[in-house]
Amino acid sequence: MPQKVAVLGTGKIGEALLSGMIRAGWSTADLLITARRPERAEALHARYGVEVVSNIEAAKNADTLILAVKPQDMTTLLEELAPHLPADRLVISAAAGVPTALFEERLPAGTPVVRVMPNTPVLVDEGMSVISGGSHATEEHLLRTEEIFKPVGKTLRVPETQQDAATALSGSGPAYFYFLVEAMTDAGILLGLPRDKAHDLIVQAAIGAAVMLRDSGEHPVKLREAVTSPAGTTISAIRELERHGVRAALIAALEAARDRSRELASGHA
Ligand SMILES: NC(=O)C1=CN([C@@H]2O[C@H](COP(=O)(O)OP(=O)(O)OC[C@H]3O[C@@H](n4cnc5c(N)ncnc54)[C@H](O)[C@@H]3O)[C@@H](O)[C@H]2O)C=CC1
Ligand SMILES: O=C(O)[C@@H]1CCC=N1
Repeated sequence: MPQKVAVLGTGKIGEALLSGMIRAGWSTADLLITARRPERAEALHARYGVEVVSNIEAAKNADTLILAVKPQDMTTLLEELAPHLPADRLVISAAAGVPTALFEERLPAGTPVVRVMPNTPVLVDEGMSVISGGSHATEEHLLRTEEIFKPVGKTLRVPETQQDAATALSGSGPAYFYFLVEAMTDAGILLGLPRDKAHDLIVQAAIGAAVMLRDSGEHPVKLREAVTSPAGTTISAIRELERHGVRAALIAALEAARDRSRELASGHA
């Protein structure tokens, strides 16, 4: 009997995961989704051909539930699910901040819970999903979780104490790169380039740099040194980045994201 997986809360990350599972070859007959708004449910059903059910039906009929609602909506969802959830269901949470202990407190005793922090590049099978098991999650539950997340990118197991940091670096990470691309495109415009050309140049520089970071095995400092010619253009730019405290700004930004993840722990913030 194949495992049925339900995605509860099909917003940005829930839909990204759903589409990834379908690309990876999951049969739509083995997938269920839930959505709060009927228009959204209809649109998703039309797009993916997956059955839309209530949260309670998902709890009863799926072997694995992926909870992808906002941390602030999680406690309400758990209250709805708890009376209907058989304790052998695997519950995977994609919510930032919310610890596995909160799920264990609110769901039937012994429910296996796995906390995952994915990121939106799962849409192009280049995601990173950071995985931690709760106190009832066995190796089999972690493997089942990896079976879902590996086809849409990489996975990494970490102790749950590292999840808030992983959320700051990896869950939110793509946003920082988009922000930098946007800022550098503006710079290109200031320097007189048309927006579309500036965009293309920066995106290709980002892709080239990312592939070199991944494939060359070189430390980022070495890669940067290779671009930085004596008395050249790059060092003039780097001096300005240092003068404006960009390194310190990034450290402070990620610290703020980590702190916000901790604040979301209660699911109420
Ligand atoms: N967007 C991202 O890049 C990432 C988001 N996450 C986590 O994923 C979760 C969702 O985030 P987004 O997709 O960005 O938010 P979103 O707002 O796009 O999606 C949340 C969805 O849950 C639905 N929802 C809320 N309560 C519900 C309920 N009781 N039953 C069924 N559906 C319900 C909402 O209608 C909405 O469609 C959050 O916990 C976030 O921390 C994790 C990693 C990355
Ligand atoms: O911004 C957020 O809270 C979510 C979690 C990580 C990425 N997006």
